Amino acid sequence: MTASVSDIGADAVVATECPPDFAHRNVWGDVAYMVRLLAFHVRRDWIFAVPLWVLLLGAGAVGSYLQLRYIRELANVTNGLVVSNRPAVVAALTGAVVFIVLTAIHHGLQSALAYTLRIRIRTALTGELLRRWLGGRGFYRPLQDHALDHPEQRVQEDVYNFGLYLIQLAPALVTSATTFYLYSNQLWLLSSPLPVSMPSGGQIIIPRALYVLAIATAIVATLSAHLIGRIYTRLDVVRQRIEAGFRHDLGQAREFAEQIVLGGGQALEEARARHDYALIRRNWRPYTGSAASLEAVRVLITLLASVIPTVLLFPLVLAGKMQVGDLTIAGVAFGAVFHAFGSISTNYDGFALLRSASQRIQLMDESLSYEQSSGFVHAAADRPEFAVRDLEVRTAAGHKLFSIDKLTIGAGERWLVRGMSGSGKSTFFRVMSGIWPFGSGTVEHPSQGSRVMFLPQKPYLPNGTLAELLSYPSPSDAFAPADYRAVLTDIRLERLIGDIGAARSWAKRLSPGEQQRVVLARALLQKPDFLFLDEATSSLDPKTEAAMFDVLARRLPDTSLVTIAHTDRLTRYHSHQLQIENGGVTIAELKGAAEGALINQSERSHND
Ligand SMILES: Nc1ncnc2c1ncn2[C@@H]1O[C@H](COP(=O)(O)OP(=O)(O)OP(=O)(O)O)[C@@H](O)[C@H]1O
Repeated sequence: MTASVSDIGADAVVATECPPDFAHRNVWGDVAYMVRLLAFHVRRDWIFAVPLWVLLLGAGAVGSYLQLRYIRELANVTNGLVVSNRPAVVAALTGAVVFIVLTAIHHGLQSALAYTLRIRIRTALTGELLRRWLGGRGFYRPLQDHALDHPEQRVQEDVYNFGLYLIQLAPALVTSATTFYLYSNQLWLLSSPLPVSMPSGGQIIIPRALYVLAIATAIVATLSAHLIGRIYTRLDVVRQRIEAGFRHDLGQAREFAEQIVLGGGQALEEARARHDYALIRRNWRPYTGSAASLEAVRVLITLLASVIPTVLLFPLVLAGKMQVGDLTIAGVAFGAVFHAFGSISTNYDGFALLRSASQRIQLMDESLSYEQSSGFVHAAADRPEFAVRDLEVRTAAGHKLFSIDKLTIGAGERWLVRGMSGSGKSTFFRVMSGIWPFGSGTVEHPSQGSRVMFLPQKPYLPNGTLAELLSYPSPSDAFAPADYRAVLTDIRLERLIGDIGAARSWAKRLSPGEQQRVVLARALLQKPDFLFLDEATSSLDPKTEAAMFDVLARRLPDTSLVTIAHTDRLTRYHSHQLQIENGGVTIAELKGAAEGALINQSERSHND
C-alpha cells in the first residue's frame, strides 16, 4: 500500500496548524523570557558567567573600535592617493595592516569566549531541565494526549540553539550600540540640511539630512523585518516540531523493526515516514518564502543605504567642497549608524530562531511547572502495610473503573489481583504507587523504611551492561559479582554469567520471557518489603513461571507480594485474592495457598 501525501492531509496540517505554544506569544514576552533564562544562568554560574559576559560584550565594543580605526586608515590611504602623498599612503597602509592583524586576533579570542559561554549556558539550562523532567514526577504524564511534544528535542536541540543564537546576537547588539555611539557624532557633523521640493510647489528643509535618513531607513528596515520575521519564527517552531516527529517515527520504526516486518507493516511505515517528510516539505515552502523575503528586504535596504550618502554628497565633492576620502567616511558613518540603529533588522533571522528556541524551552518549563492535582490522599501509615479507604479509581476521561471501600495489604501477605482486560488492574498499581491522579480516596503507604518495588507489565531494559540491567535502579556497584552470579542462576540464565560486565542491546538480545526474568532478578537483588508484579511472568511457560515464584518465595520469604495475573496457575502462590469486576472488587482468602504447594510445584518443575 502506498498512501499519498495528500491522502493524509499534509497540506492542511501545515497550512492551518498554529502551534499551541505560539498563539499567545508576542515579541516582548519572548524577550522577557530570554532575560529570565539569562538571569538563571548568571545566578547559577556567576563566578564564570559575569566575567565571560563582560569580556564578550566588551569584545564587541573593541571590535567596533578596531573596525573604525581600520576604516579611517583606508580613508587616509585614499586621501593620500588623491594628493599623491607617498609617505602618507605607506603610513596609512601600515596602520591598516596592524588593524587587520589586531582584528584577526580579536575575532579568535571572541570566538573562544563565545564557545565557552555557550557551553556554560547550555550546561546550566540542560542540568535544570533534566532535573525537573527526569528527576521529578513531571516525567510521567498519564494524559499522553496532552503531554509536551518531544521534550527530548527541547532539552537537546532547543537549548543548544538558544545558546548559539543568543551568543551570536548579544555581542552584535553591543557592537551596534558602540558603533552607533562612535559614528553618530561623525555623521551628525557631516550632515548638512537638505532642501526638498514638495509637490505643492513649496520647499522644506530637512536638517541633518544624512543623519535623519540613516535613522529613518533603519526604522523602516526594522519594521519590515519584524513583519516578515514573525511568520519566520512561527514557521520555525512548526519546523522544529515536525522534524522531531519525523525523527521519532523513524526511530520507532528502527526500534520495532522485527514487529513491523512480521506484521507486514513496511508499506505503512514508509507511508508514515513520507507523510512526516511531506509535512516538512510543505512547511519548507512558506519557510523559504519568508526567509527569502527577509533576505531580499535586508539586502535591498542595505544596498540602498550604501548609495544614499553618495547621492546626497557627490555635488559637494564635484564642487571641491569635500574630499573623496571624506565621502568614503560619510558613507561608512551613514552605513554604521544605519546598521547600528537597525541591527535587529539585519540580524532578524537569528533573532527569529532565538525566539523559536526560547518559546519551545518556555513551553517545556511551563509544562514541568504544571502539577496535575491528585484526587487521592496519600499518607504514611504507622505500620508496615498498605491501607486504602473509600477508593474510587477513574480513567483520565473521568469514567469510573472501580471502587474499594477498605483494603489492607499487610506484611508478608501475598495478593493475587484479577479482573478482565481494561478493568483497571494496572491502574490500581498506579494508584498505589501514587502516580495516578484521577479518582478519590485515601492510600496509606507502609511506614518509613519499608521498601516498595513495582515491576511493570512491559520490561524496561535500557542499553548497558547486564550488571546495570540487573541492579536497576541502583548503580551496578551496589551489588557484588557473587550476587549477580547467584541471581542469574536463580532466574535460570546461568549462560549469561560470563556477560555480566558486557554492554549490549539486551532488549534486542533477550527473548520477552528472558527479559521478564531479568526484571524479576532486580527484585531478588533489591529485596523489597512490598513487591508489585504486573503480569511480570506472562511470557513464561508454566514450568519456568512456577520456578520463578518458587525462587521469589525462597529468596524473599518476608516480602509482601501483589501480583496481577490472568492465569489460575498462580492462585496457589497467594494468600488473598482481589477480583476487580463490575466497578467493584471482591476480596477472598485463598485457603489452598500453602508453603507446601510452592515446594511441591517447585519439585515438580525440577523433575520435569
Ligand atoms: N496513561 C493512561 N492514560 C489514559 N488512560 C489510561 C492510561 N492507562 C490506562 N488507561 C485506561 O484505563 C483503563 C484501565 O487500564 P489498565 O491498564 O488499568 O487495565 P488492566 O486491567 O491492567 O488491563 P490489562 O489486563 O489489559 O492489562 C483502560 O481503559 C485504559 O485505556
